[in-house]
Amino acid sequence: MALTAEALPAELRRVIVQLARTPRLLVACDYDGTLAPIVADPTQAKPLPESVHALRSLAALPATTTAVIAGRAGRVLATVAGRPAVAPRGGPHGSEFDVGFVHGLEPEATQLRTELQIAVQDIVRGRTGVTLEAKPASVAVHVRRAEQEVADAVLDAVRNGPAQWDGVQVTEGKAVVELAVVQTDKGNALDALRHQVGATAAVFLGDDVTDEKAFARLQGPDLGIKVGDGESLAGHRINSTTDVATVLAFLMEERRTWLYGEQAPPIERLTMLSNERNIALVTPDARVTWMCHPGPDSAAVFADLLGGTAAGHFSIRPHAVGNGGQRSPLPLGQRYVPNTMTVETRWSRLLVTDYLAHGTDSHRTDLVRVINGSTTVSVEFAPRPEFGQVPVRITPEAGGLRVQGTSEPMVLHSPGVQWEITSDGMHQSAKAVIELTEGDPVVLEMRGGTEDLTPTDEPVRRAEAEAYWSEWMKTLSLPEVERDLVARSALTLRGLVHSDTGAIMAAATTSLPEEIGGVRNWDYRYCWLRDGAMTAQALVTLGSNAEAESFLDWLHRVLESVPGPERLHPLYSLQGTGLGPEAVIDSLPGYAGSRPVRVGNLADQQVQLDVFGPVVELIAHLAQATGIVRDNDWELVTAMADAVGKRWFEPDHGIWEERDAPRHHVYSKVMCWVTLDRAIKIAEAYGREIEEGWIPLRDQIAEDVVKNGWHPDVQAFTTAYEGSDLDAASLYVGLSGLIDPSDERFRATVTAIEAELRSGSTVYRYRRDDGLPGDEGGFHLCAAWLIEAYLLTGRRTEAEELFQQIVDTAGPTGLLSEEYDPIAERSLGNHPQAYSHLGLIRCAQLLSA
Ligand SMILES: O=P(O)(O)OC[C@H]1O[C@H](O[C@H]2O[C@H](CO)[C@@H](O)[C@H](O)[C@H]2O)[C@H](O)[C@@H](O)[C@@H]1O
Repeated sequence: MALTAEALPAELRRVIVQLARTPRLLVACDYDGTLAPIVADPTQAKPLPESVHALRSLAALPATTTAVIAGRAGRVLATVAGRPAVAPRGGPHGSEFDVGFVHGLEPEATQLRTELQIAVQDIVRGRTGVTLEAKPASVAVHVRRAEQEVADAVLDAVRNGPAQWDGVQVTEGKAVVELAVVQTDKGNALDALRHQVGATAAVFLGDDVTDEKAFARLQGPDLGIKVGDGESLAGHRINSTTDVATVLAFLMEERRTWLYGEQAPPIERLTMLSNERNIALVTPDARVTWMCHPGPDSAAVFADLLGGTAAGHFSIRPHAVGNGGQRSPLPLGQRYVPNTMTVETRWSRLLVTDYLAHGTDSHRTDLVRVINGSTTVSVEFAPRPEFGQVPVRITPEAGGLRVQGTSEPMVLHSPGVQWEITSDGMHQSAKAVIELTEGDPVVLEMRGGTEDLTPTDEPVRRAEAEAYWSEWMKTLSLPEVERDLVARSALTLRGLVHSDTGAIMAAATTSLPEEIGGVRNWDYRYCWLRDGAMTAQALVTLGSNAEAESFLDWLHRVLESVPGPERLHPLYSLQGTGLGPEAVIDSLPGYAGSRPVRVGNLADQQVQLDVFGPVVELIAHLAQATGIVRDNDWELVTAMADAVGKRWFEPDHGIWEERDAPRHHVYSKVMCWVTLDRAIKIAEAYGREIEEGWIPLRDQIAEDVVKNGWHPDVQAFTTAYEGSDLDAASLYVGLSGLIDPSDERFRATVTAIEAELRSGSTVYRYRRDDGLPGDEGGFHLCAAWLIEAYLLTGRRTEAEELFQQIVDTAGPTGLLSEEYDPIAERSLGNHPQAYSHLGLIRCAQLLSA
């Protein structure tokens, strides 16, 4: 049987598409007349195989529960619905869904059921065509095959006899009457199921009068579908069991697509726009797939990256005639305009230029899209503020569109464009088909945080935006090795700077997965003390100090909000405040089905005692670059040293923020040593006072690391004092200078880490069980550390080879995500990530020296 969704009413199709996107879906159906065509002998009713297949496929999807709620024995129905663990049994109109229910019948109910069966047997005895169906908590009398006269007589006898008994619940259906010994109906069953699985929406399909009790319980986003004629509370109607199969198959396809992602673009191919106040990501075919507002750590307006087009996007593409505009040619290529953050995507006869404007008021983001060419283009503007959780209305006005739905004003300046407004039931989108004329570009400006639809001079805005970046680039000293890629890395790091506050984001995204389909999906849109300091340091080494100064000023302000420096959290919001609780946005299915999508980061509550080291190391580099130590910065140095004195001996969660019990991490202790060592060196070089106790404490920590971190059996410095597992971060024993890189123990550690943690082009952080399910890729930053370790131990050829392998993993526009899977050969994790770019810069500098 060929099932085509086009056969269904358009409105029903629309509602099914909407329902398929609910976080936790319950799909429940009646059996006879819904899954199975009605036949004379109820024992011979067979469900349509297409419906069974669709139900089972639905049951196999995550966050999806199927159930058959019908007046049949549970064991029959369980085989239809799929996964027995979650598929409820049928039974007397749903009452058997609870495993163990029958055993749980009160003795009186069991007695009553036995008496019912005897009484009904007496009524039906000798009546041709009448069958009795005994079930665990009920007895049903079917008269479908009886002569009308016989049927009427039997039903009358039942109605006037046992149906009148105390404690008996009567449910009448088409040519069936059922007497149950428990108070239940399909509505109760549906409610109980919904509660049991925490469904955020349910669909129920049924044909009989008994199904009305289930339809009556539907509400909100739920969907009720009546099969066939007759009055009904259901909102939608279809004709036959064949239509049921079509509905189920369509729902299954829609849900699978939503759950697993619609052709998620490879992570490394995503390109970042930035104006140092906000960020957007563009796919290789010019779809704005990620953008938050008002800031980059706010809720998303476009979350297509984590939820498909329904989660919000802004697309421009060649118009494909006669194909519903669904398939348009792939672009010829995408690139950054050199030394800027302007992105160009090119097709034959079409060029789309994207950038975020500079010089706007704070809280305002202007995304500018310039369309040039001599072809016809399709544009779709589908903003979904607050991660799509508020309904959106779009109103055309002179000069553009107004987006309504949130307290944040938003407009699309689009003079001359004729828009068609469509709706998916909750949100509106604007679509346009535009005929382009060569030399007459169409400019679209999405402006967040303003109602201003007045025209601007686009070429001037673009020149300003590009000059902002290119002027800055002129101030840098770039290494010879991989000069262009380093330039792009520098721009990327600078693009992650939030210039209003001085904070630096660890990465532009949340929840790009460390494993496709996995749960290791974290929010990196915040400022980590460690990542921020390392990023600022990389920029100082390239000749740009302003980011470091602003970052340190930001940290100063943060410090004022804590009782003492030793109580600093590992990360803060860009504004320098504490993070709210980590939460899940369960309306988003995640990148390629990788759930959950998280916002916030529980790591902010961890103890990470390494964070003081990178801050003082940054101040040391800044001092070297500027020739002075600002008083404020010296205060930070003494605060960090003070913090180390108070806590260095404690176990912590370490650099990798493992959600596990604290340990005495070697890397954290090394960074405590770095804090004091660099503090002492800064004081010596710039005439500051070395506080009493710093030098002995530095030496004490070094001794402690060498004594407890070195594991003779493993012949390596291990992850932590406890255990013998390895960690790439322990390379810092030599990279930091705590022990001399020529020390045999460092060489041995490099060899051990290479053997255990390197896999082809990448280096894993560790291989131990960290208490979380699933896997992850290798870390670019760890590969960068191994390259540095190779160089320090005289292994230049290996260093060059591994460096080339990292370079090869960069996307076509030169961006790196956090991780790389060397088996699947794909990038993983948040993107672009500062760690990876700063690692690449460091290696290029070392290899150029
Ligand atoms: O083992 P995982 O699945 O990676 O989870 C552990 C933590 O990972 C995340 O931390 C990483 O990102 C930080 C920002 O770049 C970085 O400072 C840290 O070194 C990385 O390990 C995440 O932020 C945490 O919530 C997870 O607990």
